[in-house]
Amino acid sequence: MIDSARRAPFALVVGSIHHDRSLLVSHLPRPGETVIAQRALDGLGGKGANQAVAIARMGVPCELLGVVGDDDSAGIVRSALLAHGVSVAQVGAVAGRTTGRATVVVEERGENLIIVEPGPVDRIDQDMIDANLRDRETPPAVVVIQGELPAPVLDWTAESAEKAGARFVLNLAPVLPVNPDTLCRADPLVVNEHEATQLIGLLGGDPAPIGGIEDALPIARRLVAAGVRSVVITLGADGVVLADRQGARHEAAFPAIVTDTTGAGDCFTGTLAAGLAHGETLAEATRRGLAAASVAVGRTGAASAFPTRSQVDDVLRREAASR
Ligand SMILES: Nc1ncnc2c1ncn2[C@@H]1O[C@H](COP(=O)(O)OP(=O)(O)OP(=O)(O)O)[C@@H](O)[C@H]1O
Repeated sequence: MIDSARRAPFALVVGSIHHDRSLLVSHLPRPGETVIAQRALDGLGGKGANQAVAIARMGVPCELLGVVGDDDSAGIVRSALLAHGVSVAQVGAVAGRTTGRATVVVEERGENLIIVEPGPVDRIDQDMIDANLRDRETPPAVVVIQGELPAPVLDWTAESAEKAGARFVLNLAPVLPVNPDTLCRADPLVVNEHEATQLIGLLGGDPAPIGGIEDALPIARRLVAAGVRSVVITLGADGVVLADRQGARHEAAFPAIVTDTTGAGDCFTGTLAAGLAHGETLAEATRRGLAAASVAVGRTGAASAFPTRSQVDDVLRREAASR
């Protein structure tokens, strides 16, 4: 097991960077239906960018490795990342390409629908990953990646992170057909209930939809039995199920008055990764992630809604006092 507590708490996120367009609607459109937006907002997005912001908010120095185009959006997302305290030294600009974009449709009850135009992520190559991990004097304590990049990038990153001695956090969202070794290197693998179901299907199991905590527990155990070091399945308002070789258990969500759940998963994963970089156990880092996500869902927006370390500490203190 890698001792991330002895390393400088520095995190590297390899991930997507988008210029998002969020549209607030009364209800999500059905196929063929036109819905008029009540409000439109432009801002930073992409699972990589969001998780990097969540980490930086926890006071953990964070570098983002990713690509943007050479359009106006590139400057906008770089400035937004810098404003959130994320290092963009490893963000490459690809000439003649547009920056990734996501159209996020959010309905009043908090459900959302997202369509991603990925941008030049096909230009991330193995040399970029190796230069940032294997050839580096001080490797990061934690490396985080998500499924918005091509599957080979996830495989190179997992292998390179292991060689560098960094803890590898894999948020397989969306699910991609990665190398089985990549899944086994994840510590933890973080997926939501839809992704967990899909993953079980990819591994040859019965992809029956998860209907809550009781369904998620055996699936998490099954992923650990398949060789994944640890697994966290997020269950929205039901919190998470977490599993490792010691067993599987449920952790409830912190109470929240929901305004907008966009980015809740990114807030959870980034905050969890920051906790691990600080040397917390998976259980401690998971509780920190749950506390952070409960704050984020009570606010509008994604990265801009993520709480700071002291706000999360307050939620954890209040919860401990109420027990
Ligand atoms: N209604 C809620 N109340 C409290 N916490 C919530 C609520 N909804 C989500 N969360 C928190 O956010 C975490 C992630 O939510 P969820 O499982 O919906 O992730 P996700 O599907 O990846 O979300 P998204 O794609 O919207 O970012 C949950 O594990 C929980 O901690």
